[in-house]
Parts: sequence; C-alpha cells; structure tokens
Amino acid sequence: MNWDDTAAPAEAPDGALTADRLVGAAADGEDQAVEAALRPKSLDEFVGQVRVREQLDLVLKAALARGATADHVLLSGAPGLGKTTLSMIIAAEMNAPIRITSGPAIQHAGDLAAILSSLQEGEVLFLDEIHRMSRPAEEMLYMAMEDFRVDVIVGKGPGATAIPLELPPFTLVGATTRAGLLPPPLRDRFGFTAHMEFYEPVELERVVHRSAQLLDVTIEGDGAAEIAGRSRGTPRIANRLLRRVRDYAQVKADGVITRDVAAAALRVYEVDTRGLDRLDRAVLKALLTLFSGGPVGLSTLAVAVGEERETVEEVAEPFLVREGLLARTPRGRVATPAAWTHLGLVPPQQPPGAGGQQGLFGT
Ligand SMILES: Nc1ncnc2c1ncn2[C@@H]1O[C@H](COP(=O)(O)OP(=O)(O)OP(=O)(O)O)[C@@H](O)[C@H]1O
Repeated sequence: MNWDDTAAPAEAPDGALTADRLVGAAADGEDQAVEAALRPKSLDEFVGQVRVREQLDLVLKAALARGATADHVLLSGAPGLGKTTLSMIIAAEMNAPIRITSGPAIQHAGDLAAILSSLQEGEVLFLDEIHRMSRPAEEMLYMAMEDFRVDVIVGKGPGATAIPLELPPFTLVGATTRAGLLPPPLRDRFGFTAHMEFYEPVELERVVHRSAQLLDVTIEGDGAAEIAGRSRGTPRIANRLLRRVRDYAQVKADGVITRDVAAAALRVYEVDTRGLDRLDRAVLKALLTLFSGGPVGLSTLAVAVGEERETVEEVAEPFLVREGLLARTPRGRVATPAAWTHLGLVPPQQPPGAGGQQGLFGT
C-alpha cells in the first residue's frame, strides 16, 4: 500500500519529542559553557580525521618554514565534528591570534571591512557558517583573500568612490555545513579544503576517554565504548552524553562509569544503542506500525508523530537515513529491514513470532 500525503489532516503538532534533545548535533547553551575546556589544543591531541590532520600538518609546517601566512582553509562537515576546534588549532600551530565571527553576523560589506582592517599580520580569521554571509560582503571577501586589499565604497550613486585599503596578510578559515552552497569563486580562493567525516566508534571512544580525564571522571573501557556507540559519529554528542552519564554515575553509582552504568544512564535519557532518541523512534515506529513500513508521505508521517513536517524531515530523518533505517523514495518514506530489526518488530509478510523483542537500550 502507498500511503500518500493528500489526506493529511491539519493537526497542531506539539513538538514534545524535540524538547531538550540530547542527541542534536548543534551546540546548546551548556555545550558552549563547557566545550572550551574540552577542546584539543594541538593537531596531535585532535582525535581522528587522519587525512585532514596529515594534510593540514604539512600546509602549516610549510608555511611556518617559509615564514609566511598559511593558505586560506575551508572546513566543511556536519555540526559538532570539530571545525571550530580545528580553526583554533590552526592559529595555535601558527602561533597566531584568532578572531572568531560568523556569516550571519556579517550582513553588510562594511561589517567585514571593519573586521578585516583591524586584523593583525598573520592573524587567523575564523568565519563560521560562511555560506550565510551577505552577497556584498562575500564579494568584498574575494579581493581580501586574493590580494589582501579591499575597496571601501564611500558615498552613493554616481558620486560614490572606492577607497582602496591595504590589509595585513591573514589566514581565513571558513567553516560550512553546506559546502555545496558556496559559490565557486569563493570556494576556489581557498588554498586548502578539508571535508570532515563522521567519526568511527573507536575514535569517539578516545574522545570520551580524553574528556573523562579532563573532567576528572573515572571511566572503564567498556563504559567509553557504550557512550561512543550511541554518539552518532559526533564528538559534541559524545561529550554531552558523557556529562549526563557522569551525573548518573555520581547519583546512582559510585561515580565510576562502567558499561552497565553508561547503559542504565542512557536508558534514563532514552538514547538507545544506536543513538536514536524518542523522536527518531517515534518516526520509525509510526512508519512501521501505522503504515506497514511505507511508502508513506512525509506530511502524513509527521502528523502521525505529532511533529512539524520540517522537524521530521530535517531533525529526525537525516540520521535515520544515514543509519540505513529509513529510505526517502519518490513514492514516500520506506522503512528498511534494519528498522524492523532495530525496533524488534516483524514485517507484515513474515509469520507472527519470527522477530522477537530486542533490547533497545542494552543491559
Ligand atoms: N577530533 C576531536 N577530538 C577531540 N574532541 C573533539 C574533536 N572534534 C570535536 N571535538 C569536541 O567536540 C566539541 C564540538 O566541536 P566544535 O565546536 O569544534 O565543532 P564544530 O564542527 O565547530 O561545530 P559547529 O558546526 O556546531 O560550530 C568540542 O567540545 C570539541 O572539544
């Protein structure tokens, strides 16, 4: 059966499943407060991303040997994979100061001119969300990156004049979650482009061990593995889960994070063994139980879980697709066999009793 969107009733979504989401990759207030203490300070300390690290190491060492400013660097990748951290490491490795700003903060070319003209020689300018800069600022950046010069326009209309302004050499580190949205002329002006991948569980284990040490928490190898496996390939989520598990260990156990303590804590926070939370499971469960695994239209699915269409599409689905649990097809959303297995449910064509309930949260 193909469940389509045409009959989707207009129901008010309540958003309850997205409140206080522990597995979101964007930084929340608490993350911002504690992340500074957990950031690796050098390339050697930076876990994983081996290829990026090796290449960047060469770029920076060569620039240092020449006594030159490093090439402009573009870092792309999902939130929480370490782009800000890497930009700070670039500055530290070059013994240079760093200035941090973001695309949305630069709405006028004048905003950018003010920042660029106050840079010191060799300074690293970190421009987060570079794809969200305004067009005039972006055009000013082209010349600044290439010639270390900007034209400041004074006046308006036919009487407007361009006053050239020399800039000290600097290194721009641009970060984006959407490399495809960058116009080619901007992309081409970066000397080094790196795409950050999601981390392997063993790499996240190392992140968890390192953070536990910095937070002065005792953690066993199995405990770190349990957290790493539920962290969706993302260091920020690994660090966040570690903090929640630490709370649990302090209140309910003797402060030591073992595998059982980690599993019990994450059961309380409803993050299952694959890193799915309530929203993810609600979407999957609706797809499997109400629509026999699909295909079903996005709007219908969203109404079934009581969430906005955008929430299902942008918050829940990307990870479900990445995990191979859900597929987006021209006919609608379809569950994969792995989705049935994960929720311990039996696909309709199989005889009842062939599946068996799985322990979603571990022991
Ligand atoms: N390779 C790594 N090794 C150890 N810790 C890491 C690594 N990458 C990221 N982290 C940790 O994860 C957290 C998030 O990293 P960071 O802020 O650099 O991510 P980001 O990619 O800039 O995210 P956003 O796109 O949301 O700005 C930081 O606390 C940092 O310490």
